[in-house]
Amino acid sequence: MSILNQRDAIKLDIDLMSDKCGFVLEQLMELAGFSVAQAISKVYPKESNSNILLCIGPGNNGGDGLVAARHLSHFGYKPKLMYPKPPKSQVFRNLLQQCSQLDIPIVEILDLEKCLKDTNVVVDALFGFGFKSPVREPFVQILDLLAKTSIPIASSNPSLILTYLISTILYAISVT
Ligand SMILES: NC(=O)C1=CN([C@@H]2O[C@H](COP(=O)(O)OP(=O)(O)OC[C@H]3O[C@@H](n4cnc5c(N)ncnc54)[C@H](O)[C@@H]3O)[C@@H](O)[C@H]2O)[C@@H](O)CC1
Repeated sequence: MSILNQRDAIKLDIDLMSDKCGFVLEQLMELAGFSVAQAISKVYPKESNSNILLCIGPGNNGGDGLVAARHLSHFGYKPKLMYPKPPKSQVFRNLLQQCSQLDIPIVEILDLEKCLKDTNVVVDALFGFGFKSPVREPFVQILDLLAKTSIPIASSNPSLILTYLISTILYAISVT
């Protein structure tokens, strides 16, 4: 398996959506979110892991998470959404509307800690390749809570690894 770095991931998306390849954003987002939902259903069967919390970020990675929530709901899971900073794009609004039609509940940040107690799997859809360190609020408190939990965290772009790795390296540099 090969892992793309931030620059190569951005280039791949630009290439896919170029006139030469002809893909569109919604199509790629649907594939990303569907893949996340499929992977979760394979690794965490719904019979013992039905409560899934999806943490949705303000960019297109958040859109991937909304797509995943819709498919998880169709697969028979009980997804919940936490999106503290909804973007105003029409794509995002459409995806939220689809989730709302499926009665997927919304969790406020204040209730995150409580919600985690009944959660089997968290989907981290906070940031993708648009992330720029350092993390800003309200995401600092969310990532802090997620970092402390032992609940499995699934992601197509793991914000926790990304942000904490960068923060740790910066800290290590600052004290040497
Ligand atoms: N062509 C595309 O753009 C596609 C993107 N996809 C997904 O979308 C991701 C990239 O989307 P975006 O470019 O919207 O980037 P992100 O999803 O990483 O989100 C960027 C947003 O996060 C905010 N942000 C960045 N750093 C922050 C920080 N440190 N603290 C708080 N807020 C911060 C920015 O203000 C911006 O609103 C990809 O990694 C992939 O997961 C897929 O949906 C497929 C197509």
